Amino acid sequence: SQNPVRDNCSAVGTTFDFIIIGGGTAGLTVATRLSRKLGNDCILVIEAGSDGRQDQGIINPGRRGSTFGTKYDWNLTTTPQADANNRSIRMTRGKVLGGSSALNLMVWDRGAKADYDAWEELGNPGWNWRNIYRSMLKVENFTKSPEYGADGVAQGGYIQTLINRIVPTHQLSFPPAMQKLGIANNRESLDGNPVGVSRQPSNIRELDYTRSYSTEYLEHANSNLVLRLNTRVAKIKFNNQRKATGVVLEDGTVIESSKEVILSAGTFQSPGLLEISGIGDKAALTKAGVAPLYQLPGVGENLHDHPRTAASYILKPGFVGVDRLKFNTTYAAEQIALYNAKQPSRYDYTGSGFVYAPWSSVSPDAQSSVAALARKEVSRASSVTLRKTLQLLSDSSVPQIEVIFSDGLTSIKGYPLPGDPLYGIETFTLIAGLMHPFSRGSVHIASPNISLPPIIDPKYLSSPTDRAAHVALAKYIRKIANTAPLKDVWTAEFEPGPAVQTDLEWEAYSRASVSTFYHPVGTCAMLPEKDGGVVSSELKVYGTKGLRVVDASVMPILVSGHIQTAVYGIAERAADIILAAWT
Ligand SMILES: Cc1cc2nc3c(=O)[nH]c(=O)nc-3n(C[C@H](O)[C@H](O)[C@H](O)COP(=O)(O)OP(=O)(O)OC[C@H]3O[C@@H](n4cnc5c(N)ncnc54)[C@H](O)[C@@H]3O)c2cc1C
Repeated sequence: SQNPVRDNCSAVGTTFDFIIIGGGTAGLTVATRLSRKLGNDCILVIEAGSDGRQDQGIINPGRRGSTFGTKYDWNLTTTPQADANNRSIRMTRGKVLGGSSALNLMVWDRGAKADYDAWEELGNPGWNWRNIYRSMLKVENFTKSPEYGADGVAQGGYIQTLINRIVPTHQLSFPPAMQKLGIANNRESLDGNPVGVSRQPSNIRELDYTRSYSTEYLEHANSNLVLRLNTRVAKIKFNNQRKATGVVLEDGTVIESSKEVILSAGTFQSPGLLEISGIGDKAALTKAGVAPLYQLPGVGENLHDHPRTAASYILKPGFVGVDRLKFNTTYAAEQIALYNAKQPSRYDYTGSGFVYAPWSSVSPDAQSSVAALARKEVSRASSVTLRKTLQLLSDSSVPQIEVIFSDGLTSIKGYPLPGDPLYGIETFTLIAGLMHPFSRGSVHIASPNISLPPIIDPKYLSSPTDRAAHVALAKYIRKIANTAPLKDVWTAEFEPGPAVQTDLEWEAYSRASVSTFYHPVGTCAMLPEKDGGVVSSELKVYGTKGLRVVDASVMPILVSGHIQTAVYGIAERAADIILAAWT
């Protein structure tokens, strides 16, 4: 920072210039940028979780996933999903410094140019690919690799990214199989043109192969940024002009802000904090026992996520994969020793083989049937975001599906238990998702009490288009597995298994197995207020002053990729907008 920096900001103080609710992916990014430029201001980040920076479950890439269901997870679930056999689906979310960036699976990509241009076309001036891409590039420091070209990556940011040094032998047969299916290699898939088969970066530090995540920003913040961990905000305080004047903590403590409150509690919890504070749909607020302050019916609506399917295969003898870490303790100990000695190890591994494709590359039949259903579903009366989703469907530069080659078993059935004849199998999984789903759900509070979990209803597969698309996608991943040379590395399909053949059986499999790609967005959508928007293109909450939302919830429509780079990019751009207002 060029400015003099205050060193008397105290974490236990009761007045700050800026209060950021949620020390997660977006919260730490925006807080750090404010801290660096506004040296005279005191910036407080309030985070409900603890600091997990020393925890191997968080920092060791091979242990990603081991934190799900622990104290670092909010342990949320959906309501019973009517189109998924009434299953309640687990919604893992980070409750820890760094938020979901501390728990995520470290896939680092972006989506297509048109996905971002769509945000601007929906009524958000400046929120286009060119600008958001520039913000996303600020975030990262990519280690150059012969596996990746020059476009789409950058050096100089705080988050370290690289192409993983561990590639399982069986993964080598994936790109040539995709080429046989007409999908070309793409060596620069992060430049806004993701269609193709590619290896993509993970957010890992080259030096010690640990997770590089949003806490990296804090290392570059000034002493005027202070953290309150293990502290939950229960409500936002407004004066009688509806200006946010601070927050109330769970224990009743009031903390004042003289400039702004920035809400970065994530897609499931930012809308709830607005609702508890009186901003939302009047009927929903009254039902939950909250006195309404401002009628904003979009709060908590427009929830959408990439719905996931998967198929897994038992490898021929001789292939060694990450499953071995589960059943062979000697091997696991060797690999941990290598990891600790900073040598290449199976614990380095993160999924790194990716396919992005439009329906036209999957099959002409799938393309025409999905398009016909979508046209029927999206009538003139439908929401602006669904009409935009329909437009993106006819743009062949925009992927509609993603397939990840993932070593090891990711399955609904789970890994066979000791004693099962299949205990000890080595596997790979093709994990796939729909990039532009039509199903829309919601998240709302159940009561004014912040300690009660929100009612999360993503309505997975409620759209007939999504149901048909999910079946087409599941069939396609079996086709990939049965294409040489990939078909030569496995002996049997573990899941769904050969009993699933007809479209009806595939649909039953979809309903029984659909789950989250962990990319929920849209619940505080950046859209014009008349279109169901919650925040303006300056991320200000309609009907209020001094209050913005900066996190994944503001995305009006999903991008066709994993979303963390977009979340960091939103936060970088938000910081520019906020700084322009205060400097
Ligand atoms: C399991 C999982 C795997 C994923 N894998 C990938 C991937 O591989 N690649 C990718 O690109 N994306 C991935 N994602 C998505 C991506 O990580 C998230 O979209 C992104 O991190 C969300 O950022 P955010 O700032 O919106 O919210 P978060 O990072 O979740 O931050 C919200 C923060 O607010 C805190 N908070 C909430 N309520 C309160 C309150 N009342 N008071 C105080 N603090 C509060 C939370 O504890 C949390 O720290 C994954 C996500 C998950 C959960």
